[in-house]
Amino acid sequence: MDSLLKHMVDMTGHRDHTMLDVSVMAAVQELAGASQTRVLSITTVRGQQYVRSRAIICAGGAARVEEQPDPNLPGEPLGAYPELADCIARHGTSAQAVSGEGKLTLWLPIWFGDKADTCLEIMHPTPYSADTIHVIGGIVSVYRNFQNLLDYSERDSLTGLLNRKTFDDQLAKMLQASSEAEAAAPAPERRHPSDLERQWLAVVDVDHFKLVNDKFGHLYGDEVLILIANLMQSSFRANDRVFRFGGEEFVVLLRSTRLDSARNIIDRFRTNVEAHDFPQVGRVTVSVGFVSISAYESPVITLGRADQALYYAKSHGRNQVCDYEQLVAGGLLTAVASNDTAEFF
Ligand SMILES: Nc1nc2c(ncn2[C@@H]2O[C@H](COP(=O)(O)OP(=O)(O)OP(=O)(O)O)[C@@H](O)[C@H]2O)c(=O)[nH]1
Repeated sequence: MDSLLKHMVDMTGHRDHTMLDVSVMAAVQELAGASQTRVLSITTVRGQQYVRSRAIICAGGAARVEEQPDPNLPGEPLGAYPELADCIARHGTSAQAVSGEGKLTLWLPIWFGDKADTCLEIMHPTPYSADTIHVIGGIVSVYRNFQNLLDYSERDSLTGLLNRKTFDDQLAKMLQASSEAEAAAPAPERRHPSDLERQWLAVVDVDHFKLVNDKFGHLYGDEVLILIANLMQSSFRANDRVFRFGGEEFVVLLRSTRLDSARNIIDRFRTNVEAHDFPQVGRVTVSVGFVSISAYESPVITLGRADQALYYAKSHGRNQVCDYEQLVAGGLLTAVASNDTAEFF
């Protein structure tokens, strides 16, 4: 019981999803004597469900966070886990498979309403007793409640996207990835040629949104924002991060991709919005400004540059995507000084 309490204290002391994942996994691994435990993400990309391992711990080893080997892939198709796929389809709380040698794999999806985007996977040499399942079930309930609390403080209540408060943390993570990539790149590549993979920040703003509110009312305006948030989540990859900064302004952090791909991905989202038939409102468009992220620039400068490109897009016809660096290179924008003391706003 001491051990259970110790784990509960540890789990509920975290204010970060990754640390919570690791702590829950370690608790389950120890209390259930598992041979391996993983935290899986379940994502939906263009109607298909995928499974990706977020964190793993093996018997006798340390817990570790798993990076996606190929950020362009959302993971393995859910169909590769037939018992879990069936459990998700029937909104079940657990699924298991027992191999020919009697080894057990137990899956426990974490449901929030009608959505399960996290699942614990526990492997054990033999099936569990009812008591052990009961203890694991208790841990999963605490995990679910605590994830819910974390989500509540990190998410925008209208769209469910990440809120402004979480942006600095997420940007810092991307900057770290960016500085590691820059340090690993051979010297000539550090000048950012267009074929180098970089991280990107895009600011998205709905065009003439005031007119939508004025003509159809705030409820329809809100619905447009929710639908645009959904289009963002389906247009960008699972590794990218999408935020609502408030009002009709959204920010996207795109992971490791080349300039051409970044432009294509952002433009695909823009055309997805343009092609969408918004109930009652009809056609809505967005303007986007984007810029690469560098570990050597402050977030204010990076956001300021993307904003400059956005305002260029707004003042040159809207419904378009503008690249800050291209505008500066073409003499269409004046570069913002790249140090923290630059006065931009
Ligand atoms: N329905 C709804 N409207 C919002 C929300 N937040 C901000 N707004 C409205 O968004 C509108 C933003 O208008 P403006 O900043 O003038 O810009 P715009 O009409 O989109 O024009 P451009 O950006 O220049 O294309 C204002 O009318 C705000 O009241 C919200 O949460 N829900």
